[in-house]
Amino acid sequence: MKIGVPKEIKNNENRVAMTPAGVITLKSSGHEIFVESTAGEGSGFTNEEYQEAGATIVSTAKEAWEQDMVMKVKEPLPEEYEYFHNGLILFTYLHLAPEPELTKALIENKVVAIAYETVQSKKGTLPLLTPMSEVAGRMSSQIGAQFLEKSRGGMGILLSGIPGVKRGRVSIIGGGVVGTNAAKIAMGLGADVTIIDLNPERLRELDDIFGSSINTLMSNPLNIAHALSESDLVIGAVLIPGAKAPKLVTEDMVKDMQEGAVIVDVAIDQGGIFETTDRITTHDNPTYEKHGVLHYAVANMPGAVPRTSTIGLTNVTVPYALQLANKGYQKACLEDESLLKGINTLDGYVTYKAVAEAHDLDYCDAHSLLK
Ligand SMILES: NC(=O)C1=CN([C@@H]2O[C@H](COP(=O)(O)OP(=O)(O)OC[C@H]3O[C@@H](n4cnc5c(N)ncnc54)[C@H](O)[C@@H]3O)[C@@H](O)[C@H]2O)C=CC1
Ligand SMILES: CC(=O)C(=O)O
Repeated sequence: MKIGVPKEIKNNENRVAMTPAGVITLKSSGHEIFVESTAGEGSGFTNEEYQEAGATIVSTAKEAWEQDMVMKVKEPLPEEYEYFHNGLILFTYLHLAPEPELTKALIENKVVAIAYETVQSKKGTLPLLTPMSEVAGRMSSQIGAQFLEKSRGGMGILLSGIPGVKRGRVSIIGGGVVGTNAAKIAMGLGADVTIIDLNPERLRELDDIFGSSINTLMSNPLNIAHALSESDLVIGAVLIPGAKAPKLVTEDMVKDMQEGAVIVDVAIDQGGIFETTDRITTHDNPTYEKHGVLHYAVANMPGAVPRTSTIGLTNVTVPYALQLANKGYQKACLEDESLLKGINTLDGYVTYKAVAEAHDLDYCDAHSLLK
């Protein structure tokens, strides 16, 4: 199979969908890889390293997109839609629920769109989202701590406190991969941490992991409102796979927060869990202020630490890409249910229920289309 790897064009997106090591893996099974010139530069991989691994360097995005399968990191931006073609296999993060125009373009062009974030194991885990959630979760506490500094717009507190001065309070809504990793770093910084989740089993697991070093709370509007009113930093980390994020934090709850508190809405890639995170921000201009609270809503947080993120991401994506390339997407998806769950659009249909519901479009089961 011919596989294209375009350069990412989103603001400050320095990750790349394949490393030279990935090229060697795919090449050794007889596949051809076309990498857009300088695509790996932001992650520290040169054109020469890709060539030595056996890739062909192409000078334009168009040439990278002309292949049978395109591997990317972020969802295509409008200027990339012109490259879609009938039967193209697109393997990348897509986050279609908050993206009606992209969904429409994929359907109209009959793209086989396989979303990293909805590939789901039998146990319910999301193997291609996990490493980036680990990165974004860890970053969220780090970033929150920075923006609490007065010069960055925050209230001017140090999360750890000092002897004789109380610690900062961090509330994390959603105790999955992002939430757990955010908690690890916030605890390490010395903050007083509370994790709020809807799943009692998950709350028990978190209690087993962290013991009395954190507080756990059941997710309901009263608990969320109360926790927020006392928090210096609030991290949004809820996910309902494939679906638009639920707006769990109302504008009134935000109005009730302390002046200079900070919100980091990691779930912004699925639309965000705060009524006040009504826009996506970029690494260039990451925050805005609303009701006296600083909001951070960057949808590609791992793009800021591309070396770690690219290696972490491709460690998990390349084995799936190899299945797709070796067997063809039909056989690969029919033989591996987790990959089948990744198909969001196929043959002009939306094949992921939560995406169809988000856009009020007809849903068609991918399995029946493939048989
Ligand atoms: N902004 C960025 O750059 C990045 C964003 N993300 C996003 O972060 C979000 C979280 O991802 P993960 O932690 O991997 O998901 P996950 O599936 O591991 O965890 C989600 C958690 O939310 C909980 N939850 C569901 N409904 C809830 C409710 N009503 N109240 C409280 N908790 C609830 C679940 O029980 C689960 O524990 C996703 O939207 C993901 O796409 C991930 C990586 C990078
Ligand atoms: C998960 C995601 O959207 C990202 O890593 O950018």
